[in-house]
Amino acid sequence: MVKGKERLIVAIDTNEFDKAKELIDELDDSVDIFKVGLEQYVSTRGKTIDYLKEKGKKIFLDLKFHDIPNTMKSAVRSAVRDNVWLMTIHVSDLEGMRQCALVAKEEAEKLNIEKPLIVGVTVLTSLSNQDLKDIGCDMTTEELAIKRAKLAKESGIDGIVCSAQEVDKIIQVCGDDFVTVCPGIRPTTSEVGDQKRVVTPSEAINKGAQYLVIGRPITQAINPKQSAINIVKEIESVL
Ligand SMILES: O=c1ccn([C@@H]2O[C@H](COP(=O)(O)O)[C@@H](O)[C@H]2O)c(=O)[nH]1
Repeated sequence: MVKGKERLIVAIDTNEFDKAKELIDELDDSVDIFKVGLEQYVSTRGKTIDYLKEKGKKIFLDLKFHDIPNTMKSAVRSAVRDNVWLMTIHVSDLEGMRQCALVAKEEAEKLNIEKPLIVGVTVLTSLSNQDLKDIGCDMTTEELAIKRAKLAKESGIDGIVCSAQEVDKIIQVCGDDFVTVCPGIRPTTSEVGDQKRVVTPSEAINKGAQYLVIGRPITQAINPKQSAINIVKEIESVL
């Protein structure tokens, strides 16, 4: 049986290595997958990745690569060498994403390691319909997320990052073997903060989300370990 723990990814968003280490140690028994994002990676120059490897944790490198195809491809190649489990790029042009998918496969084969999963960010969960209008896009967040998910699938990458609000529609068009990673998850008792398209852990699982990315509701809780345990229980209540 799939455990709730296998569906939870904790985002350790802090700019201090010692704080990250403290959180990883505190959550050791309750969490198997940790996300290292821009804040943590830039401020510690990737030191957390080495610590997570020492601890035998699965690593989600969330640097959301977005550049010309050649640069994206080279960045993906380096991330494969870091032997991470999952990484993000932005959903961009088809050619750029195709090259990322290909180089990841080639590099993993060359190193004889498991190929990391590559997922494309469709529409950030902090964006609303109005935000899209403001930047000149006349689609709703849901329409754009679905369009970008289809493009990501066509390119050969493994899946997407989206809000759980639209994950069921994306699964309908891309199939349930396409990896879905959903941030913007908020238990009913947590503050929403800068997220705009939020869903509770149990609703997200009910809508078909495969992995839930949760940061502040755990890392800024008075008792992070208890918060992680409660979330895993909530996930398991609907599995
Ligand atoms: O669309 C996206 C893509 C990535 N994120 C990242 O997920 C976590 C969410 O943290 P919370 O504290 O639970 O809001 C954070 O690291 C983001 O960079 C996202 O939120 N939305």
